[in-house]
Amino acid sequence: MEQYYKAQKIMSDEEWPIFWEHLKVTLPTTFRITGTRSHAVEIRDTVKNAFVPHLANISVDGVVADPPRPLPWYPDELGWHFDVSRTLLKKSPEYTKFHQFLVAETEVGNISRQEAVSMIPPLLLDVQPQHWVMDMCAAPGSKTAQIIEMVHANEQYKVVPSGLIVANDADYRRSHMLIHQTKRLQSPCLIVTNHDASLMPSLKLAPNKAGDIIPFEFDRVLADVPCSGDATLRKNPMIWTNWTHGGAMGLHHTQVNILQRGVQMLKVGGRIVYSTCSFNPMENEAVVAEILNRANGTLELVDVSNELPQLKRRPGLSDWKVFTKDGQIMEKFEDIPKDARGRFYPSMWPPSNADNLHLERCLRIYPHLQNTGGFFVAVFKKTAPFVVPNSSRSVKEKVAVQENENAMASEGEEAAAVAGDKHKLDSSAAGGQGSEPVKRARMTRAERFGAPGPKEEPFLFLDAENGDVELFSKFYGLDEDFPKDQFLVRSEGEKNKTIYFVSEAVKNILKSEDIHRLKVVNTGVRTFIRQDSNSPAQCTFRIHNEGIAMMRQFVSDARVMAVQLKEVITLLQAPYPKISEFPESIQERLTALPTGCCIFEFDPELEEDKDQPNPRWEGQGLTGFVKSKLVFPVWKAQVSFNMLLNKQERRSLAMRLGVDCVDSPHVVEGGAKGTAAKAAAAAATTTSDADVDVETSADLSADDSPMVDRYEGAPASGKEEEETA
Ligand SMILES: C[S@@+](CC[C@H](N)C(=O)[O-])C[C@H]1O[C@@H](n2cnc3c(N)ncnc32)[C@H](O)[C@@H]1O
Repeated sequence: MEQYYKAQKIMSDEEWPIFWEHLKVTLPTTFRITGTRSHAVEIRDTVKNAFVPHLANISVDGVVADPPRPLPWYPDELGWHFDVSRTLLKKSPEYTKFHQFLVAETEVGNISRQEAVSMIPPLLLDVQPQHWVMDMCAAPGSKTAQIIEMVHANEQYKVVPSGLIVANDADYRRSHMLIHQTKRLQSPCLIVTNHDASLMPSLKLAPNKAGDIIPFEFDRVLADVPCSGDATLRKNPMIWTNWTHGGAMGLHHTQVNILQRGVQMLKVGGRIVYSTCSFNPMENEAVVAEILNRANGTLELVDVSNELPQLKRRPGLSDWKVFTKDGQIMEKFEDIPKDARGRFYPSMWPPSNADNLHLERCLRIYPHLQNTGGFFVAVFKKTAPFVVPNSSRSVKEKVAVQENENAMASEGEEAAAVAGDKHKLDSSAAGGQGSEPVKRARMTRAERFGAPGPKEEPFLFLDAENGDVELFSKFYGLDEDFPKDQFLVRSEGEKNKTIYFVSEAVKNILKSEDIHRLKVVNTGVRTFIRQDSNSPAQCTFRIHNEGIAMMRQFVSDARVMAVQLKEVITLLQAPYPKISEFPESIQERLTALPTGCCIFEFDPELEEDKDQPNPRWEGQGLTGFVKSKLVFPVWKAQVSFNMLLNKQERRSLAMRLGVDCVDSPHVVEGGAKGTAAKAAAAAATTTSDADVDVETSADLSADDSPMVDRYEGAPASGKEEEETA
């Protein structure tokens, strides 16, 4: 590896030793504060004000650790890093406390552990809330999460963003990781798909409300392609023993094809970001140069030297070498004997016009520049429609491509498929020296991307005049101009059970006449759930916590209870508090509420005790509680109340408020239903059975099992969703 990269001259001889030393050292811990703007700022300020001042000058065994610091190039101090040993984390009570905070916030999705360099591509994508964005190789979804946050960045009241995010991954199982990662962001603008990105289908969309047919094209495309991953050495030390240069050779072709499809799907004027976590020019500049030449002047590399100015980077290369399997440098494709060309493409060599392509505009991030992992990023702008490549290739090259067509099914493609999942990268997958002889048969799709998922249930839109839509619209007082025709269900049962909401753009895609070509594995925010209960509620639909932040903006105040902190605490600490258990000041209003689902809203600005110390930060010198509003659904039964939150959501809320909570008895581990759940509910409550609406509680038991549970084994389908609900 050392010889190979020295020969590639990826940096000067003077710089090499420090680069090489950095590769051997474990990465610092980095994290990103996630979520909507106001919420993220609250968490950031907690890190800054409640923890960092206590972490300065801490030393263990004579070593002083630097306190956590914001990544200088990450906007608004929402990306952080710190570099302390495990010993220090264990021995310093201050760091132990900080570590516990990070773990707890990560569990509820407020903080995301993400490698610093992996945060760069979405930042350079420059996503605006109105943009349609395609994330071609998206799993496990850390960059998708960043993109979703950008589309929702405006937090405009009563506005569903017009932006769209299509998050795709070829591997069905990994596409479910995406669902898990993005679920907490509750975006009605997201579609998760499962395709080989190089074969992403075109669609003819349904007309929008203005009657226009918008083409299935994107303002922004991210191609964070499968790669050999050798720039992740600091995180994946097994690469030291498994690395061969053959891994990159096998990926080049796939990477070019994915990037080309991305450019085709990009609007003229739009931006596409290509990225890898590899140092190898075969996967980086060679791919970039090939696509620029195929685009024949319709695509250009953007000079981003003024963007993220604090980020240290090195320019892309304009010259590199291609090695044979046994380490010989080949000057040109034609020098390779015909029968040995299987794994080579002419596009792997620097093109004759390399000096004119501005490859120096690519970003090479090396570990020693700012103590991170390595990364490669190229940012393109499409300046004119892209004509498919054959015409832009030389005859010689076309012949070579023809020759390679069958051979590419062998070792190269095999490596490409396996290295798609870097965790599986091994020497045989990389197809390099010392590897097992590789199969020459063409790989099936299942071999490349894992078993395909089951056929998805259709997405069935409900009319605005549908009886159920009318029922919950009236009950919750939905705004007149709320788009009531954007609710959907996933199964044709007698009764609608789970109702999802999607944005207009998502609807136009799902209503395309050729939607059967797009394999959608997930979309929509769970908004309403049928609630068959024995209490005489006027509406059989309750609001799901997943959709509450959005729906709160559109429902009338009649079903919203403004509450103080102590009332939230009552709900957290008593399983089914009766009206008499709440403070007297609120009892009259609680009695007046009709039975069924309502929304409780806690506004810290209106809190009577807002300046008292938050018990959560005891000893950290921080006063005040949460800074952003809290909204959550509550069921009013005949005599008692019940927060409609699952165990994790309850705990997260209690943690933010700095109080203890009891786990809601209605959430039964393993999704048990019926008698067992009722028994558990009854056993957990301190009030007598007669006082508790156990039926209601038990019925709520299983629907909160997250969709990702299916990823563990059972397939996702509307049918199962219905059974679970
Ligand atoms: C580098 S990872 C993507 C990481 C992701 N962007 C993130 O930030 O979390 C590459 C992904 O590409 C997927 N993949 C491999 N070949 C693909 C193809 N032909 N089309 C789409 N996805 C592919 C792999 O399953 C893998 O999840």
